[in-house]
Amino acid sequence: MHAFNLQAKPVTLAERLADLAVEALIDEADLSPKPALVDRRGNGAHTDLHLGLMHASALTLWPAFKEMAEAAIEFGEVGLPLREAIGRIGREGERAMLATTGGINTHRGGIWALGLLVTSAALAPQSRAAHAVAARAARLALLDDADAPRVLSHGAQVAQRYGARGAREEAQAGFPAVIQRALPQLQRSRDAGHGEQNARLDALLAIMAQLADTCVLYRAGEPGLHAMQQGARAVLDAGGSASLAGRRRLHELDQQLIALNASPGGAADLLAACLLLDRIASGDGMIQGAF
Ligand SMILES: CC(C)(COP(=O)(O)OP(=O)(O)OC[C@H]1O[C@@H](n2cnc3c(N)ncnc32)[C@H](O[C@H]2O[C@H](COP(=O)(O)OP(=O)(O)OP(=O)(O)O)[C@@H](O)[C@H]2O)[C@@H]1O)[C@@H](O)C(=O)NCCC(=O)NCCS
Ligand SMILES: Nc1ncnc2[nH]cnc12
Repeated sequence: MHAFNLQAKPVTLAERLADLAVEALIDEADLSPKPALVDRRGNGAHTDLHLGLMHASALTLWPAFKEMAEAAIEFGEVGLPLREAIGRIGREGERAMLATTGGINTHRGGIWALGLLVTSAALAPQSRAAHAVAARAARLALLDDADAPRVLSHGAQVAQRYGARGAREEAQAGFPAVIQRALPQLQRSRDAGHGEQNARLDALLAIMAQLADTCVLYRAGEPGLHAMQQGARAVLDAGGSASLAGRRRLHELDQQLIALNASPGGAADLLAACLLLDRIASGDGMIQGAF
């Protein structure tokens, strides 16, 4: 007779996907040196954010990601009931995030992008190629959540002013910044032997080179967006983060974006989405048999 059952409780698919989502957010936050963003060096263009807050925010979101994956398993298909369920869970996640951060928006875009991807991955765990997971997530994002409050968010204000397509449209299009730019760049830089941190920085730069980041537009207008896109392209053209010339350009970009108060928070969220899709596709650390 044993007094205690020492066998660990098996981790469920939903729990493991939530782990991967939180890990992706933390890996994004830790990655350094990121231009004008919070990282291990400092607060970038932010006065109200720091690395500890980004970590705390990411950890706070674990239950929301798990519940989204569980809802996917329960409903079993892309449809309005699942869309409305994850919308409700996403808004609860936002409230939890704001309670943790004292009202600072750390991960609104992250909840949206990674929430859709976690839900999509849980819907069809055997279909884990990045483009397949992103395409299912896009079908979910295209469904209108009638319960979503119509607020004049920063993204909505920027859409009115500049006609920019933001986080919603990026998801509805199947995350082209991730599928067509970040993941291929991540792979190219890995294949070139540039090291994992440099490969991740290059993936972020590939996103920044083309994204209409509504955070940058809101804070710094079109000159800020132009500086972000041109500067990121210049780093990649100079040889990327692993090269000396690329590092110089990266430093210049950091200084320039901080001076413009242009923080590419949307690009940072999409880097986290890229890291999550990369992990899901590789099956790295997934549950035996489920993935
Ligand atoms: C559909 C929603 C995404 C809402 O979208 P909308 O554009 O209306 O709302 P925003 O509040 O502006 O949030 C969008 C966030 O998405 C990130 N982002 C920006 N551009 C892009 C892009 N082109 N592609 C993808 N993602 C993008 C970005 O998030 C990061 O920036 C945040 C900081 O931004 P901001 O609030 O502007 O903060 P500051 O400038 O720092 O403010 P001040 O200090 O100056 O005051 C940071 O959080 C990063 O995450 C945008 O902020 C969706 O959110 C939604 O509908 N949610 C409801 C719940 C739901 O249905 N969830 C679904 C479950 S999965
Ligand atoms: N590292 C970061 N710095 C600032 N804003 C962000 N939003 C998401 N990640 C971020």
